[in-house]
Amino acid sequence: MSETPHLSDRPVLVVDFGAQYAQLIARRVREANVFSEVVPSTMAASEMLAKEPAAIILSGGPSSVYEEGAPSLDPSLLEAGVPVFGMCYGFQAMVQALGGTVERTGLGEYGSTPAQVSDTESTLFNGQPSDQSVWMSHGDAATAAPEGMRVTATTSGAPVAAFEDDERRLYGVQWHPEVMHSTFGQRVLENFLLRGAGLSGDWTAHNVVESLVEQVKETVGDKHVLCALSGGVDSSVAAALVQRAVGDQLTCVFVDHGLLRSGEAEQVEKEFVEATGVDLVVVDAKEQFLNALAGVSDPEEKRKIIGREFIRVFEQAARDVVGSAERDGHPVEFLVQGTLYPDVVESGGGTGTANIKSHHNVGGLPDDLQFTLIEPLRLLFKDEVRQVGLELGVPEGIVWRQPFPGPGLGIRIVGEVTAERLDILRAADQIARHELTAAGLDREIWQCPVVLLADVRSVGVQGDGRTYGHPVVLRPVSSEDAMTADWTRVPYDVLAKISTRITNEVREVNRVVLDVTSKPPGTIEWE
Ligand SMILES: Nc1ncnc2c1ncn2[C@@H]1O[C@H](COP(=O)(O)OP(=O)(O)OP(=O)(O)O)[C@@H](O)[C@H]1O
Ligand SMILES: O=c1[nH]c(=O)c2[nH+]cn([C@@H]3O[C@H](COP(=O)(O)O)[C@@H](O)[C@H]3O)c2[nH]1
Ligand SMILES: NC(=O)CC[C@H](N)C(=O)O
Ligand SMILES: [Mg+2]
Repeated sequence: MSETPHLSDRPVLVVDFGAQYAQLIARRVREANVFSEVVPSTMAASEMLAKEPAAIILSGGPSSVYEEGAPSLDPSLLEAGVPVFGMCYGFQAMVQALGGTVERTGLGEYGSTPAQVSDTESTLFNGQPSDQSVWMSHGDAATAAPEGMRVTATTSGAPVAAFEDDERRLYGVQWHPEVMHSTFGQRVLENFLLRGAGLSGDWTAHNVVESLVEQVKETVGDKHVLCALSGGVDSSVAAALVQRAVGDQLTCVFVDHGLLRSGEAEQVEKEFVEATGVDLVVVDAKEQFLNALAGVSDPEEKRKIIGREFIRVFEQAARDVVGSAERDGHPVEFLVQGTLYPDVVESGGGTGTANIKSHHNVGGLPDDLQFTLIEPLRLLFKDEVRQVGLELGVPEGIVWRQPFPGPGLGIRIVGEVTAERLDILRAADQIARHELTAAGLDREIWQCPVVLLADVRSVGVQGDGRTYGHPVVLRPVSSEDAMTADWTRVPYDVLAKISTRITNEVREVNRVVLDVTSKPPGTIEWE
């Protein structure tokens, strides 16, 4: 069982028609200080309306509205009095549902396209120039606007490129305002939210903290809570939030599973405990994890094992906490985790998305979980969590730390995880981290996994002799929220230094390679 927080009584729903990045639309809405959630287009209209949405946004999608089997728009969504904004496919679906015409015109537009706005005082375009550049990606177009709809923009391939109806509060654009390349995209979206839908834009880190603290208080009552604390951004912020809500009813548990980078356990104690005075238990579970992982090289299997062992450790910790004299026998019913929205989405827990990989704290959890999970950050993106952390006064050194995955080095060894391989990887990782920090690249780089290709060997020459060692991969990435990423262009001299040092100082490694894949198609971690 899990307590999913609610972050606003009346969310803006983004209806996902199979858009490449419906999440991106939700982010843009949140950037306008309005809470937003993504729902699949297959959700029943009645269920969507039951959420009492403050507004509805219809996303783009790969289908054509006139095709048989294309995802449909339930007309009741347009008649409920809720403000609606359609983009691309969502716009076309509105046109069709309201009695206009959508056709394949043979005049597709892809990429930056000039648009002419005919009314720069309209709800959507107020305060913008009449000539603007918009990002298009469509083969179909509206050739006749629905009756009663005012056409407020055109492009050469889309005679009806935007429409507005202030009375029914229905709006739409043929382009993608959520994409950065639409020069006034965010303004159009904000105009819809604030002017069209009349929302107040008061969803701020301050209000989020207040609301989450209240919810945690209410859920926990006078019970005792454990928090899985890794010292990373997410769990540190979650712990600080719960500490604010229930004070010393909180005990944090840090699991040393042997898959950590060098110096990690000490860092948690030094930084977080010092800053917050939180009660911390460090559990040495190195042997338990290594034994459980023996002989396993399949990535999903590793993730599931790690997720399961994590929970076993917490269960034992819960018994220890209850058993200890100062706890007056109150059972520990709750486990706090720093799960974020991307963890949920990628584990297939989002909106009908595929299971890419089971994040240990979501898809990797055992079925017989004894705790009620409290995941206050479950609907937030990383940058939002960082804002919440700053609001709570979490030290900046922790708030801006690079992410490190819960399963740790266990999913950075391609092949079986052994104590010896962990030592090799830890040594290589420490060098890479040291040099990247020394080069001042920590803020530019989102994170830089170092991956040991343990099942691959390559021939080298060192000291006039043949070596037969392993390659390690450097995977520096830049990202906004880990949902998409690009490989970071680390200066050659920094790469050269890392390579030289690793091959000189880590005997078993005789090759350093650079991963130059974006996400998608790659993911950030190799497993
Ligand atoms: N070594 C650990 N001990 C206890 N809990 C852990 C450990 N590693 C991960 N967790 C739990 O799993 C959750 C997810 O891990 P994840 O790495 O995504 O978050 P994080 O470590 O808190 O932050 P970051 O993403 O910045 O590393 C954490 O928030 C924490 O609750
Ligand atoms: O706590 C975690 N448990 C996991 O099981 C897990 N898998 C990936 N990651 C981190 O999530 C982000 C996205 O990673 P991927 O592109 O590899 O999916 C990156 O920041 C990864 O480091 C995890 N974090
Ligand atoms: N990006 C989109 O939403 C495309 C909509 C539709 N498939 C078209 O080609 O016009
Ligand atoms: Mg982490």
